[in-house]
Amino acid sequence: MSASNSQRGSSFFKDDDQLVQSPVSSPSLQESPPSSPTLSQRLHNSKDVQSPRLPSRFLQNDTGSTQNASSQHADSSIKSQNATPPHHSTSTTPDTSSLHSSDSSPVPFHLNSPHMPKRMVSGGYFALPKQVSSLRTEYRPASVHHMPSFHPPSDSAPPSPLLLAQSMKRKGSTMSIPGQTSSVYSNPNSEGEGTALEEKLVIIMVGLPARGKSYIVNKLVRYYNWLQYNCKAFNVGNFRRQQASHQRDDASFFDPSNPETSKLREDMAMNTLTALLDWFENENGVVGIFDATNSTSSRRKAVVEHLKNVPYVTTLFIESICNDEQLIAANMRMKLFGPDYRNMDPEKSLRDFQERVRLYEQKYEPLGKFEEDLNLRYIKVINVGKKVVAFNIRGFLAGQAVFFLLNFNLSPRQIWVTRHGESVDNTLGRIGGNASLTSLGKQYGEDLAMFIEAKRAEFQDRLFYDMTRESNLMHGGNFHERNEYQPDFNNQSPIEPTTPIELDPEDEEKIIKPFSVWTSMMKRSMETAAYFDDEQYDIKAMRMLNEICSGVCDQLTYEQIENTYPEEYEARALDKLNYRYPGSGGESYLDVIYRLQSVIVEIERMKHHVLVIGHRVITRIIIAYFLGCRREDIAHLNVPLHTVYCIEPQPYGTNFYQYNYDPQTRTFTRVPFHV
Ligand SMILES: Nc1ncnc2c1ncn2[C@@H]1O[C@H](COP(=O)(O)OP(=O)(O)O)[C@@H](O)[C@H]1O
Ligand SMILES: O=P(O)(O)OC[C@H]1O[C@@](CO)(OP(=O)(O)O)[C@@H](O)[C@@H]1O
Repeated sequence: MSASNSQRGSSFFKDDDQLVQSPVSSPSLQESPPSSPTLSQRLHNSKDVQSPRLPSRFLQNDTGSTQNASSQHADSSIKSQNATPPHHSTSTTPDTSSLHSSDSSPVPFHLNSPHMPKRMVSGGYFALPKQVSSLRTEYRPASVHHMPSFHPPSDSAPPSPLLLAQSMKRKGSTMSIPGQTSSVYSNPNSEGEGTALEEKLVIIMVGLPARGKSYIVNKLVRYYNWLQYNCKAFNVGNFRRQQASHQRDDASFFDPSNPETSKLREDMAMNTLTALLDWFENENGVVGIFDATNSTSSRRKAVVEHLKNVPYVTTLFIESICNDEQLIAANMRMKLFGPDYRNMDPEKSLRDFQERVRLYEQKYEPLGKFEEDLNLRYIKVINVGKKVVAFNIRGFLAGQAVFFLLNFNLSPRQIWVTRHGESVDNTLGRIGGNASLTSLGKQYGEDLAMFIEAKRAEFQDRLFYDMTRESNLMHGGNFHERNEYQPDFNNQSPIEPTTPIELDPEDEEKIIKPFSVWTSMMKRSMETAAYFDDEQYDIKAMRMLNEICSGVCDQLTYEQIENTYPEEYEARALDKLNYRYPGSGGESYLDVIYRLQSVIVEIERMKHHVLVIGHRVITRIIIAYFLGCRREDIAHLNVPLHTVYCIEPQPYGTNFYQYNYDPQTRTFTRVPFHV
């Protein structure tokens, strides 16, 4: 990964929006040149500098209150919709003079600017969920004022963003992780008021159609939400299809030489971006992903223009590039099952989509000099991460995207998750501890090993079948062939291959895959794995997979906890996700989520199969990640003992299967997936 950092002074707006390089340095940038007025001088002379012109949604009305964002915002979007599009220079390199805003740092506002939005003055802009800590002495159950709030919990006026920007310069500002970090304030009052301003991230996708942009977006949305950052995708194609007259646009709609449809497409894109900003405003969004081709510098310039006045928003461009013709062809065929072509003639649809791509290719400008001159952050993902180029990546949230994009792949494989077999403590209803398995628990482990062996062979046959079909397709096979491989999911014995398999080494590696078995370092988990052949499986114990630590409640039953620590019992029932057990090592679900982050990323990185033999909390959190569960559901998923879950990542989503174990017949039966 190549990355380069360049420093640049931030900019200040004059009344006619002419930008001048201002001496003001934002927290992370170089000091201003000596000749320019310093920040304090500027503050002193603030009367002579016009405040930045803010989008109407941030402006106070005559009554001094901040107008309703949505109505204001609607006005501004109407204005922008009807406004003449920003002047696009005729030269190939767009005119960037109006763009040198410091997207990477907050646009400082004046203390006494008449345009200072009341909200910005009256309270912390983006309050983060307070760390709900139930230390021994007191526990404050998570309640509404602890939850992320866009508006301050108090009406008193905290320091304005400018002072905060100054203090961030002195103190600096680093990652804020829900449930893991909590900023320290000397003045206890300030905690409610000037809650540290947390960045909001707009991810802007770039790439030709069928380059996996939406696929990447869906994975990032799932990953950020699992980490408890409110993340949502805004797809321009979906926005287009919501308009009755654009549900099935053919390739001509995407012809860049057609000024009418080109303007329509630009308006649809900007309205989708406005919807993203509304979501920031009204639903306390933290990471908004703008999913479109954004395939020209002029479009990207318009996007940056649209965002440059929004406080505390940073941008990250993610471009997906693919020159693997076989993969592109496969992607295009996938599109035929999508909303634009569903139930239409495949051959005709394929030709139309190929024409659409050709039209985009005419004007496609990959990320590069234009973005680098503006110091914009970007990641180029080339051929599904075979090569990744990152430029000027800063900020915790952007770094999370890079980390994730370095570690995902498309290889078909299975991810199995189960709890350990029944333990002695399970029979006693005691939580935590480090008990061994009961005889039933051992029987489960033994039968689990045989079941997984059978499913491993079955998947291998399925892969071979699919590969054969794919190669037929690539070599003129009949696309209409629909007889998908229909495995017998309840088959207990490995299926003998029907014909001898002659594979070249590369194909063999894709089909005959290694298989990892991961356990925690607790006896009940490791004993369950004891029946797997370590010649055939890569068996590994991981402390990260240990069950949640219940601190002083360890080895108690829930009834004993309710009787001994009634407040704790009630507090946990109120908010299992944030609640942290008191006592040495006590954990919350959020603590375990962050403990499992490296495990999840490793599972995403792997191209082969894995079985995780965990615990109830571990199983819930891993399944919640792949299901994309809502925050409030994670800690309540129903994951009984002796149940195995199979997760199969797919090009357009994820397949889930559930198998229940019957100790009488010693078999596993597939049941409708339900957690
Ligand atoms: N980084 C990538 N490069 C190329 N293809 C990818 C990538 N990631 C996912 N895919 C494939 O792209 C297909 C989905 O394409 P999609 O996300 O709809 O493309 P786009 O949104 O760019 O039009 C899936 O079949 C998936 O396997
Ligand atoms: O979050 P809850 O629902 O309490 O479940 C966690 C509990 O589940 C248990 C059930 O006993 O896990 P485990 O799967 O290891 O048996 C306890 O060890 C653990 O404290």
